[in-house]
Amino acid sequence: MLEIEDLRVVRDGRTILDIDHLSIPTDKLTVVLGHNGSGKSTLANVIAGLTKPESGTVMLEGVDIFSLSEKERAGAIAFLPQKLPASAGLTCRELVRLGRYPYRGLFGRWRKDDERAVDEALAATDTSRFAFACADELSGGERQRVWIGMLLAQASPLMILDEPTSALDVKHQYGVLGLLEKLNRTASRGVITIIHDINLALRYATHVVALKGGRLLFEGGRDVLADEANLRSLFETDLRLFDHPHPPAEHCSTNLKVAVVCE
Ligand SMILES: Nc1ncnc2c1ncn2[C@@H]1O[C@H](COP(=O)(O)OP(=O)(O)OP(=O)(O)O)[C@@H](O)[C@H]1O
Repeated sequence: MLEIEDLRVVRDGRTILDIDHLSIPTDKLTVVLGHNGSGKSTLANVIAGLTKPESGTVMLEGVDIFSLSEKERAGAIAFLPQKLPASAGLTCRELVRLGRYPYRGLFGRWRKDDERAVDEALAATDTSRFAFACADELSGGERQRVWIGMLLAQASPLMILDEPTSALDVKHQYGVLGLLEKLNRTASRGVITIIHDINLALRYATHVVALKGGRLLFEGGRDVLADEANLRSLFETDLRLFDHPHPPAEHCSTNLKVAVVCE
C-alpha cells in the first residue's frame, strides 16, 4: 500500500496539491485522471520521491520514501517522467540498460540476467529494431516506447508512469496499457499511471484516483469511473457512457463502457 497523509505542495505561494489522505493499492493498475493542471504530475513526482512536499508523508509499504537512498528508491519504484530527458547520444539499447542500475553488483559487473532483461524489455515495447539507433534520433512515440523499455528492464515492484501514451499511435497506446495490465496481473508489478484517455482508463484501470484543482475528487475501484456523474464533475463536460459494442474477451462479464462526449 502507498499511504499519503496531509500532503501539501506549494509553488509561488499557491497550494498546487492538497490531499488529506490517499491510499493507493500497490498491487493494482491505478489510473490517475484529472484536467490539465489538476496536480497529477506533481503527485507522481512526490510519490516517486523527486518532489519534496512542504508537508505530509508518503509511505510505501510502511517505509517513508524520502528516507530511501537513490539506489534503494530505484529498486522500489521505476518512474517515467512526462518530459523525457535528452538521451545524450546513447543508443536505445544503452538507454534500456540504464534500467539495470539498481542491480549492478560490486564493480558494476554485467550479468546474463541483465542482458536478458534488456532483450525482453526491447521486445515487449516493440523497439528491438531500434536497439543500435541513437535514441535522440527516433520519433517522439518511438522514444517514449524505448523509455518504457528502460522501466521494464528496471523490474521494480512499483512503476509510476506520467502520460506514457501521450505520443503513441492508437495501436501502441493499447499495446502499452495491455503490457502494463499483463505485468500487473502475471508478474505482480504495481502500476500507477497518468493518462488522459478515458476509454483506455475504462478498459484497463483496476483502481482510479481522480484529482481536481489539486484535491482528491474521488478514488476507488473501476466502478467509480463507470459513473457518468463522476466523469462529468471531473471534466465539466457532457460525457456519457454506453455499453461497449464489442467488448474484448476479458471484459465479457464486466459490462465494459465507452465514454462519448455529447456536446
Ligand atoms: N515549479 C512550478 N512552479 C509553479 N507552478 C507549478 C510548478 N509546477 C507545477 N505548477 C503548477 O501546479 C499545477 C499542477 O501542475 P501539474 O503539472 O501537477 O498538473 P497536471 O495535472 O499534471 O497537468 P497536465 O495534465 O497538463 O500535465 C499547475 O497549475 C502548474 O502550473
